[in-house]
Amino acid sequence: MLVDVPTIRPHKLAMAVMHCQVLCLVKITCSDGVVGWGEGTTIGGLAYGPESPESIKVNIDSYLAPLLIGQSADPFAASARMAAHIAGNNFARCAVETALFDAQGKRQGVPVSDLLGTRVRDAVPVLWVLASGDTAADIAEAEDMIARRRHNVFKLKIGRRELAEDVAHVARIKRALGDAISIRVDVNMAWDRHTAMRGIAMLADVGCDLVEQPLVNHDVAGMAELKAQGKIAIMADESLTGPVSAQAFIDADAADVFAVKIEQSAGLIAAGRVGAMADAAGTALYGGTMLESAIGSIAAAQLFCTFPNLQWGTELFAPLLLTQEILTTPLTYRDFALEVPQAPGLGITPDEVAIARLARGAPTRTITHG
Ligand SMILES: O=C(O)C[C@H]1C=CC(=O)O1
Ligand SMILES: [Mn+2]
Repeated sequence: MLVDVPTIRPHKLAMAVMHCQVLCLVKITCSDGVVGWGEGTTIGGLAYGPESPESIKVNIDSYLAPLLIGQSADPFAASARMAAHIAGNNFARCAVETALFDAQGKRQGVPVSDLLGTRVRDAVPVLWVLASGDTAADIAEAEDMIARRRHNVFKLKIGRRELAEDVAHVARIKRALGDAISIRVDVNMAWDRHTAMRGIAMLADVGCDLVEQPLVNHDVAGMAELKAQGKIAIMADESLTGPVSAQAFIDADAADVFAVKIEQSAGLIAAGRVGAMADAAGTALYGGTMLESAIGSIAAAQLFCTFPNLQWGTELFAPLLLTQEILTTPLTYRDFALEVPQAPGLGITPDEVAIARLARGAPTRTITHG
């Protein structure tokens, strides 16, 4: 089902201004009666990547559901079946795989983290993204977050404006918040190589800690050049679409940090492989988001709590950017971190009444297995 949820304020990224997030929520009822939930959500319709909320829904209804009905509900088996028969559509595959992991965890009485690996932490650090488009408003927002012990690390979205304007914005925020607060930026591919060389040098001078995806996703060599400069940590995001792209980045020594995203990787299993590859190669890890609601965010947290190293924390803040609660009990954010539930499956209970009220009214599909 497609669910429209307004954001608490406009969220301004290089490629889109969001006033609302469109969630594609998946509910799978297995033939043993166990129910699982998953989420396929993106940013700005087709502005971020090749899948839109509507394409995720239509491709699940038209292709993924028929492929899985009557088959094993084991998430590992279903994931392999989807990978073998469905080209691309990573976000849609992730949504379905997540729902099957939720169901499998409930069936076995264990949290999803136990199905993916070994849980090494019960909470993951969570930063906040400042993207109101107004420097003074961003500073006030950050100060409020710090005072409430919700977030003490901030990511700024830049790349919409002239370079000098963007750097001045970063500098003002860094100066206002002080040395103890880590400031990073996400350029969302908006720069060419020349602008990136200049921009990174300028950002280093104002105390910025990390630059995320400055260049277009396929420019592996360009990212390697920026990393080699060693001015600021370089993080890959849009470039990483699963293990094959991760290997290309490792081979080219093209990033200091990988933003692992469960949807971009085509699911929890593939995202776990990206994490393991990075770790083995000495690349640092960060838990990324597509601004999913509580369902997709907690699925990602169930994976990230199994990463032995999570040097740059996570950005699983998006449930707090949405105006509507879709769980019966909200997620717990405290002491700059998100708690990862211990209850079976994802460890959450979707509020089906609230979801039905927000949904566009599309019918849900029932998937059974033999
Ligand atoms: O990382 C992205 O590009 C997408 C996303 C993550 C945080 C946010 O505000 O947007
Ligand atoms: Mn990013």
